Amino acid sequence: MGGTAPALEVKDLTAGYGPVRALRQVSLTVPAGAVVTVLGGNGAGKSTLLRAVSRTLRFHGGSVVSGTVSRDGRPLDGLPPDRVVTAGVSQVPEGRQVFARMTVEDNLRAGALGRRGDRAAKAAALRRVHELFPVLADRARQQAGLLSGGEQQMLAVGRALMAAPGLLLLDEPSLGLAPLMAARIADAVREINAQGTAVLLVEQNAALALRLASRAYVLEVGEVTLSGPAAELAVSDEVRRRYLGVVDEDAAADAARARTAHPVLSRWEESR
Ligand SMILES: Nc1ncnc2c1ncn2[C@@H]1O[C@H](COP(=O)(O)OP(=O)(O)OP(=O)(O)O)[C@@H](O)[C@H]1O
Repeated sequence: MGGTAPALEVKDLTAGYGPVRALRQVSLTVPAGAVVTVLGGNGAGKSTLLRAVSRTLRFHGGSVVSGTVSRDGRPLDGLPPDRVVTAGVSQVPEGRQVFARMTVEDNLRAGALGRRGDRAAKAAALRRVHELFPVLADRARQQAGLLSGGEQQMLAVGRALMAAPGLLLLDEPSLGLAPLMAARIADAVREINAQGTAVLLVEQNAALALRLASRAYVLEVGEVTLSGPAAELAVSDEVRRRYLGVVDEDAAADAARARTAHPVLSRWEESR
């Protein structure tokens, strides 16, 4: 048959924190060059999944119990986190976690630490990040902690890109962002993918994630309960009801009251 090995293949992964099993027998595939999303509510195991892939679970007191993770057909199991980065996998952690007291520039440099390759390759990566997020060039010497939430998310993504990954792991990039900023981050993810990087996107914002991804998985209490082409999941009743917030009449009435109470906000939303 031949063909290209998947960017990521997770098979029967069970992982947790001490006695807590946060993931049970999870299997998923990110085909080469694809954007795949994992949807799920709070505590479903989304962050645990990304930590298991990036091999950073033990920094959170957790461990993989069984199962395998491979990238481009090669196992990542047992590797230290820096070797996972060398294997082409970079993670943007939940909550961004930029180095607040360091400058924007130094945060980006930190993303290239441990990366093999010459200065020219690193300079090219920095140019690519600046093209994607011009604000990071404008604010190069500013402390990262002074950036807005959306700009910090850009910095977190930019820092991960400095390692020139073949696979980007994104943990809830839209969390806490205004809709306009979330849309800008989504555009950047599209562009990153168009330039050849596969993406595993973990999101609670199902509407945004299903627009970006070609394939989606739903994780509930540590297990995959639904998976398929993103377009199919987007029209599935269960996903619409549970994750796309298809409103019932009470919720619609609440929303209408909120719009009356906050006319400026709703005008801003409508003008987008
Ligand atoms: N460091 C930790 N120590 C112990 N238990 C943890 C730890 N991190 C997560 N858990 C537990 O593991 C389960 C899965 O959590 P996880 O953070 O992976 O979910 P999530 O889908 O990313 O949720 P959220 O969207 O709220 O971040 C939850 O029951 C959670 O309480």
